[in-house]
Amino acid sequence: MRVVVLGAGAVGCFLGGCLQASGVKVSYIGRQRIKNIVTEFGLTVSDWKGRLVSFAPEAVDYHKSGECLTYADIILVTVKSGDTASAAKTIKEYASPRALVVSFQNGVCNSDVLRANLPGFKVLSGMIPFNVAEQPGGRFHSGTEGDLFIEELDDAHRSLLNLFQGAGVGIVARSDMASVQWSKLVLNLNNSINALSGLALKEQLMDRTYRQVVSAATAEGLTVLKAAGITPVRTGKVVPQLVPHVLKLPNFMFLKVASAMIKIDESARSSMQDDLRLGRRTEVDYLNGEIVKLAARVGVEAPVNSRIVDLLKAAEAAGRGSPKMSANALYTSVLKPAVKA
Ligand SMILES: NC(=O)C1=CN([C@@H]2O[C@H](COP(=O)(O)OP(=O)(O)OC[C@H]3O[C@@H](n4cnc5c(N)ncnc54)[C@H](OP(=O)(O)O)[C@@H]3O)[C@@H](O)[C@H]2O)C=CC1
Ligand SMILES: CC(C)(CO)C(=O)C(=O)O
Repeated sequence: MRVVVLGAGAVGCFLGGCLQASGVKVSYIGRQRIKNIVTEFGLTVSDWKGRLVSFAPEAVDYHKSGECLTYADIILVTVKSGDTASAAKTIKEYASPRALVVSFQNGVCNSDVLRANLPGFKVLSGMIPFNVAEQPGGRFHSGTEGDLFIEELDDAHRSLLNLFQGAGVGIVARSDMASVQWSKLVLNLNNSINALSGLALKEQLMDRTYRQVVSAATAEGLTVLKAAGITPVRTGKVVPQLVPHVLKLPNFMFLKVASAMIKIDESARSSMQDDLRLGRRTEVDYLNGEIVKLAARVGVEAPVNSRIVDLLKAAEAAGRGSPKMSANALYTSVLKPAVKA
C-alpha cells in the first residue's frame, strides 16, 4: 500500500507522518519551502495526547512534482481549496485511475471539484476536525481532539479505516458526508475571525466580544443552512445548533459549559491565520463565502458573513498579515451596521 500526500503542508505532513510511523510507505508532494525544512530537520509529528515521532531527512520521501503519484494506491489531497483544481490536474497527469483519491480539506466543494476533473477515479470526501500547526524544526503538531471522518462508499473507505486505525488516528465512516462537511463549515466560520484577530484560538475564544462576532456568524450560517434544507450533524463534542448560544455566554458560564470548545493548545491558530501570515490566498470564499453564496441561492440575507469576507479580502490585499483587529473594532465593523439596519 503506497500513500501519496498531495499538498504536504500542515495537515498533509501530519497525516502522512502518522501513517509512515505505522509502517505505511508514504510519499509527500509539496513546495520547496517545506522540502527545505524536511531536508534540514526531517519530519516530526506530535499531538496533544503525547504522540511524538520523528523521521530523519533521508526517511522523508518529499517531492516537488507529481511523478511519485504513478505508484500511488491512495492519494490524500490536502491542498487549500483554491488549489484543488491544480491538484486534480497533477493527479490526472501521473496517477492511475485505480488509485483512490481522498479529499482531506475544509469546505464543501473540493471532492466535487476532484470528481469533475478526474473522470474514472473514485473520490472520497474526508473531514479533519482537529487543528494542525507547523512548528519550527519540521514539526507538525495537532493541538485539538477529534476523529477523522471519511465517506462511506461501497467498500472503498475500508482501506482508509484500516490505515488510520493502524496508525492510532481515530476515524469514522459516514454516509452523510455533505452534512458532516456543512457542519464543519459552520465551525470554520471562526477561521476568518481568528485570522483577523491575529490571536491564538484559545485567547480569542476567551474574549466574549470576539465570541459575540463568532456567534453572529455561526447563527447566520445555521439560518442559511436551515433555509436550504441542510441539517447540521454533530461530529464531536460540540452540538452545532448550540454553538451560537454557548458563545454568547459571559466568560464564567462559557468556561463551565464549553470546556470541549476551548480544549485547544495555547499556540493553536486557524489555518487561515497562517495563510495571511505567509501572504497566501485564503479559503474565505470556501468558508464564509459559501454561506453568502448559499444564502443568495435560497433567497435569504447573510450580511454578517458577507462583511467578514470583505474584511478578510481587504487584509489579503494589504498583504501585511493579520490586521490584528481588536474585538471591539471587529464587533463594530461586523455587527454595528446590522444593528443600524
Ligand atoms: N491546518 C489545520 O489546522 C487544518 C486545516 N484544514 C484544511 O486542510 C486543508 C489543508 O490545510 P493546511 O494543511 O493547513 O494547508 P497548508 O497550506 O499548510 O498545506 C498545503 C500545502 O500544499 C501546497 N500546494 C498547493 N497546491 C499544490 C499543488 N498543486 N501541488 C503540491 N503542493 C501544493 C501549498 O503550497 P503554497 O504554500 O504554495 O500554497 C501548501 O504548502 C485546507 O482545506 C484546510 O482548511 C482542516 C482542518 C485543520
Ligand atoms: C481546526 C480548525 C477548526 C480550527 O483551527 C480548522 O479547521 C482550521 O484551522 O482550518
